[in-house]
Amino acid sequence: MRVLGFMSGTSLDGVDAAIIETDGVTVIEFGPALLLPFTTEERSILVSATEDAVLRDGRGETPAVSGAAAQVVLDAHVRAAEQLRAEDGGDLDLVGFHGQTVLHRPERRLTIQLGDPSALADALGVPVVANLRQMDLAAGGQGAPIVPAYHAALADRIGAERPIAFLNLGGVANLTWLGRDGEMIAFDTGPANGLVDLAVQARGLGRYDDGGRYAAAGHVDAGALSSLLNSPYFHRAGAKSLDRYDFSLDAVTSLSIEDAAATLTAFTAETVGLAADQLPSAPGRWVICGGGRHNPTMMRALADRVGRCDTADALGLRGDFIEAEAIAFLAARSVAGLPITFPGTTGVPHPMTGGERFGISQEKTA
Ligand SMILES: Nc1ncnc2c1ncn2[C@@H]1O[C@H](COP(=O)(O)OP(=O)(O)OP(=O)(O)O)[C@@H](O)[C@H]1O
Ligand SMILES: CC(=O)N[C@H]1[C@@H]2OC[C@@H](O2)[C@@H](O)[C@@H]1O[C@H](C)C(=O)O
Repeated sequence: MRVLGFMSGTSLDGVDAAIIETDGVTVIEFGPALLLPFTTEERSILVSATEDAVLRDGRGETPAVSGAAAQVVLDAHVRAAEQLRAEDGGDLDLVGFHGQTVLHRPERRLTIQLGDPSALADALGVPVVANLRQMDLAAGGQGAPIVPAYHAALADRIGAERPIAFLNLGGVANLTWLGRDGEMIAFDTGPANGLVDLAVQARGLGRYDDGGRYAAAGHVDAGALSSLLNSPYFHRAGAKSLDRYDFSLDAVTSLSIEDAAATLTAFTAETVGLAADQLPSAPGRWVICGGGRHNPTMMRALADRVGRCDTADALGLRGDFIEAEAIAFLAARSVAGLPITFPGTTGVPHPMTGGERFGISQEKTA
């Protein structure tokens, strides 16, 4: 199947779109991929929708498939698909749609992603698989992370020696550990870039710490770091996942931007280190995916704490598109009835398939 996967991550930078050829077991071929950035106006609508969802905290209605923010998500995805198809021309069999996460509360079996999968299927004229986290949550799983099955397929594809770890550095960091005998352990380790981004944004200095420059020029504040680390989350074993706003900037508000960025970057590295300490055995290598791998200060701090780190790209993978490819892969697994989450990844009692299929409505096919 030729599948287009979409991911719009918690950093709110835009929509990642990637096409892969897959049967849901192996990646047969990588197709084209692109990032469609949100416009400034779109981003501010999504920031408000996120703030609103966090404030409501799941109480009362968050309009997930209707309303201005859901419309922004739909429009941006349609634009991304149009751009990709203009470059590509090939037919699509299926679309995997993640939606824009605005709230994640696994302890209440609640996760909210904005965007209307049915309208997307109609707009693209291709069936869509969405709601990939819902069945897992309903069965008592964390509903996240869901990329590990794809990390395992990538490890097979590149013939990587195990144990190996994949680390995604997005707004939040998530880790997949793959053992020699097919074991798979995964969880969110803590914030990746989310807090650094917020610190830079709060001071009107851009959207992120470009090149890790502020962090490189600052000093880690030991008191602030230890107060950030003072959460039972980091010491809890087993499946666990985070909302992007589970941690706050309170500990670093009085610091200069350089020291705040240095401290928050050290926080990311240290929490990945604490996660590494919980693994059954040390990975021979860490494969780093997501936007944080563009931050050399973060990459250095990580390597100092956990050992050898390679970017996904150094291994022939597309570090910026692994999540979008994963959503395509999971959509293919969903239609094949294959499991997408596992006891070791989200804590579900047994491997589970998931996702919901949205066809093209009658009027559109007539
Ligand atoms: N050149 C760069 N220098 C420093 N940081 C960068 C650079 N490029 C990207 N980043 C960081 O990567 C982030 C985006 O990463 P990514 O797109 O992987 O996140 P996401 O997919 O939105 O998040 P999540 O995986 O949590 O859903 C930016 O917000 C920024 O912090
Ligand atoms: C609820 C939600 O959207 N979580 C994201 C977020 O971003 C990174 C981390 O937190 C991860 O758990 C997840 O994304 C990827 C795609 C996942 O579920 O594997």
